[in-house]
Amino acid sequence: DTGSAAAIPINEVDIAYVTPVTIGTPPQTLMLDLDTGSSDLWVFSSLTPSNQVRGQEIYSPTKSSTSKLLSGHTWSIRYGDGSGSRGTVYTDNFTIGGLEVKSQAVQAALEVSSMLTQEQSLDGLVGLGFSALNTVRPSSQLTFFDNARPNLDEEVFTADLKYHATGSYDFGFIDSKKYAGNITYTAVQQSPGYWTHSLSGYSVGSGAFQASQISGISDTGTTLLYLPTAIVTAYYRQVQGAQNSQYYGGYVFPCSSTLPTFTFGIEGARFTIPASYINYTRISPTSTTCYGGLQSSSGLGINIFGDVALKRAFVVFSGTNPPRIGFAIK
Ligand SMILES: O=C([C@@H]1CCCNC1)N1CCCCC1
Repeated sequence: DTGSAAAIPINEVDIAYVTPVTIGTPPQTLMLDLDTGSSDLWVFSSLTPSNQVRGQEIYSPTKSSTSKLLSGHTWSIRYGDGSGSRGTVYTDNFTIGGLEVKSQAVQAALEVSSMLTQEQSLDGLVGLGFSALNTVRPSSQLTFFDNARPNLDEEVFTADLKYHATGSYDFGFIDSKKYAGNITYTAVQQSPGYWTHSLSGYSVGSGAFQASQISGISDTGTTLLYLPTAIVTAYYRQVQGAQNSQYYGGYVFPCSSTLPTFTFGIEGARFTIPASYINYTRISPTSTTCYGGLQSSSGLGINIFGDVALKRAFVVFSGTNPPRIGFAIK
């Protein structure tokens, strides 16, 4: 089997991408954020208090003839940005891009945090991290990818996220029309459950490449690129008027500043992020101060290769044994 679905930016600065999925019988269509940095599949639902729902589509298990309550099971997740949700669990038929998993654990929200309520275009998440991270108790549940894997033509899914445009997620095959040249693979450390791997180094603008193993996670659900402070300060030293603002919680600079590119390595391959990706957003609609797409990871305890980096590549998440991740130019 295979599947292929759109990855649609939810706003004009690509803060997140959503993908249409169907749940239940007859199919209920929701727009979910496919997130390789977590492993819970949860949705706004008919059980979510109405004052916590603001424009989202909801999953109503009672309207699905194939839904089953997973009795006595609950879940609760807290994301690194402070948002979170909790609830109960059903199994139901679930499809992404024509690929169906019967009896997928669908975590119905009983409560969502205000940050998630405010994200009107996001109806929930599909965790595509390793199932070890799943928060359902007393028995943890499998991700969509783990459930689909035995039926896939190839044990992979790919992410083709785009800058200010709709990209795609494919399951079970590698579409050679979506990239150029070769795919460079590197080892994945699957414990504790993220797609953890290393960069082989970096360079700022036209500067020399600094070879250095930088461990972090490729997270389609994180907007920006978070790297060690030493790298980030070296980058913003090249930006007129840049400063690390306590007030804005990161590096800001005059929107008119000229930004250098940023290159990261995967083994011997090199991926250059355009300055436009790093000139992320104005701090408010009329401001002339802009917030950077490259920020320090020092407060996170982990480096995160988020969408600012991933959207520069065609990325293969390979569930082979051992797992590996591949990057190609596109
Ligand atoms: O909560 C997250 C992210 C948040 C954005 C969406 N992806 C998951 N984690 C990843 C980084 C380590 C801490 C947990």
